[in-house]
Amino acid sequence: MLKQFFSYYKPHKRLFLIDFFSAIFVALLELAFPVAVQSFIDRLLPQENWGLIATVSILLFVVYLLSTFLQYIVSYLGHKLGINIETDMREQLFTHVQRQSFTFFDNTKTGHIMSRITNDLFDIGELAHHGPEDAFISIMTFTGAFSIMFYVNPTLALIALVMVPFLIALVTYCNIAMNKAWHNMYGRIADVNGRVEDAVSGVRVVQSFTNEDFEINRFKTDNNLFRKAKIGAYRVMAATHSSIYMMTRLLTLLVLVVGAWLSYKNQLTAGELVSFVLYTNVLIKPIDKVSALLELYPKGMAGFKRFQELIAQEPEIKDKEDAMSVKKLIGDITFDHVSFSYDQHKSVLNDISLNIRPGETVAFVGPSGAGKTTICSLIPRFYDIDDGSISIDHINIRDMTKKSLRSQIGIVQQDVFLFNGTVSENIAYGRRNATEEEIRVAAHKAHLDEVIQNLPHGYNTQIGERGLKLSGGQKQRLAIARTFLKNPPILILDEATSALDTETERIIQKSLTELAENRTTLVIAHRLATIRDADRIIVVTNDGIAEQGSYDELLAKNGIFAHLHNIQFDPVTNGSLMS
Ligand SMILES: Nc1ncnc2c1ncn2[C@@H]1O[C@H](COP(=O)(O)OP(=O)(O)OP(=O)(O)O)[C@@H](O)[C@H]1O
Repeated sequence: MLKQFFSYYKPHKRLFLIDFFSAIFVALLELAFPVAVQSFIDRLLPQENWGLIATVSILLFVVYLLSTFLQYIVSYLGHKLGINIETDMREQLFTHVQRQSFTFFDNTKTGHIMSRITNDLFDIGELAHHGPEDAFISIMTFTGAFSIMFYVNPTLALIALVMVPFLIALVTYCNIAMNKAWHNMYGRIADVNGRVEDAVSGVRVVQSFTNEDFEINRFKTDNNLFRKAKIGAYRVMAATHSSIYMMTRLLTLLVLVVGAWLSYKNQLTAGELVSFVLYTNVLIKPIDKVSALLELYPKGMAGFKRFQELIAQEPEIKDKEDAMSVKKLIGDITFDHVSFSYDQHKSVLNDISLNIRPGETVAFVGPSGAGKTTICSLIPRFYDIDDGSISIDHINIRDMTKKSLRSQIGIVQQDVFLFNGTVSENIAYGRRNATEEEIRVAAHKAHLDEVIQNLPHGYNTQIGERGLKLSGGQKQRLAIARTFLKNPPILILDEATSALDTETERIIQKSLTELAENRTTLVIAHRLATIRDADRIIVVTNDGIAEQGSYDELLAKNGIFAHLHNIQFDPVTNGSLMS
């Protein structure tokens, strides 16, 4: 895993090397400083050569300036490296997620994907920046400082060394406690986030049930739990910092007392004593850094592992190596003994065979959950079938590239998804290189042009998050305009279940009829009145295709369709839907 982790440094090798060597240089200067002080006190001061003392002081100042500059480089370039790697990974992950099949999204929570793309990658970026650099520099300064101390006075060095395991034990213990406390806090903030997301996106439901107080109370509870968790984490943090501070001061004091004794015994010069005290401070830094790394490493690596697991998840539906890019299909669709289940356990379609001729309009009706939507989802290959084959114009859809297949199919769903942006941008989603004129023509065909003209900024009106500023009927027409622009030979219409006012419904129905002209059209129908003119109606039940024929033929048959018809047009149950 480490090898894969380091492969992300490759594109930023130069940045890494400049940062890394600058950090080494800073560490070397830090190691040299106590030695310089020692020489200053022991050799320079007794000479009382003030000219030389001034020159050395200026030299030290220059060295300080250099060190400050290098520290800036390390901090800036180090963070730049971290965010560059984080950005690369985020882009890779987003691209990967965009290419996943529907099954992936059926089984993965949006919140989890969001958390992978944001939080996890933030931790990984931090580790990428601090990991190798801090580990290397810490080992280098620690061993460097000890070697010099040992060289100067082995006894005092050994006494200082005795304290180090206690310091490491303390730091490690504190880190475990901190990790636990932060983990708890992260869990609580995730709850708060989830609560906000639910309450904000569901605000219409909340307010229509006048459940604002209920939501506020639930939020208060979660917010309070978060407050407690964070206070707990801060308590652990304060205890950690103060106990580490106490231990390090204890180390300094010990060195000072023993050093003073050795100095009294003439085994240590004044300069050496001062440099020893300074070195104890140099020693503390790597211990601090390593302890921070001990916290960062498991977090970053856990994030990287989750990142890799996601990246390793191959899209279920992939193009064959020799898949062909189909150009203009005419829309002759054949299902040949097709069987399908979403999860291998429960079969949804069993041995379905059917042919839809080019230009034909076929409506699917039947009870809820029978598989009407499923049949239509298989044509653009949103899911792969378990058995049989589906072909268009006698070419198996598995032999086509997904991109070329889907470019031939237009889908108008009942739940229209619009993006935050202008009306024009949303229509152009159907064909992103469309000209303004083409967008206007498409809107006109969808009977939407007049509505748009009356919006405050016409085609440049922002429609708000998910098109909230448009009515249900307007959204439907925008989706139709998009599909006009795409101009596909095959059309799938998932008819809206929600009743629109008669006038709007008439306009939408008219647009849809015009859209369906000269295209093979599949309609997932919920209301029989809208499919009166369909060329063929297919009745789907849990046992498969039960009946098919024209509206009148099916009525005359007096079977399931006639039964559904009677329910819908019965004056008592009038208006009730089949699904
Ligand atoms: N993404 C999915 N994952 C698992 N099961 C699913 C999924 N989508 C649908 N199903 C199941 O497959 C069956 C057929 O569903 P489908 O949506 O095709 O029915 P439908 O006839 O279109 O129903 P409706 O008229 O209510 O929209 C149902 O039992 C449903 O629960």
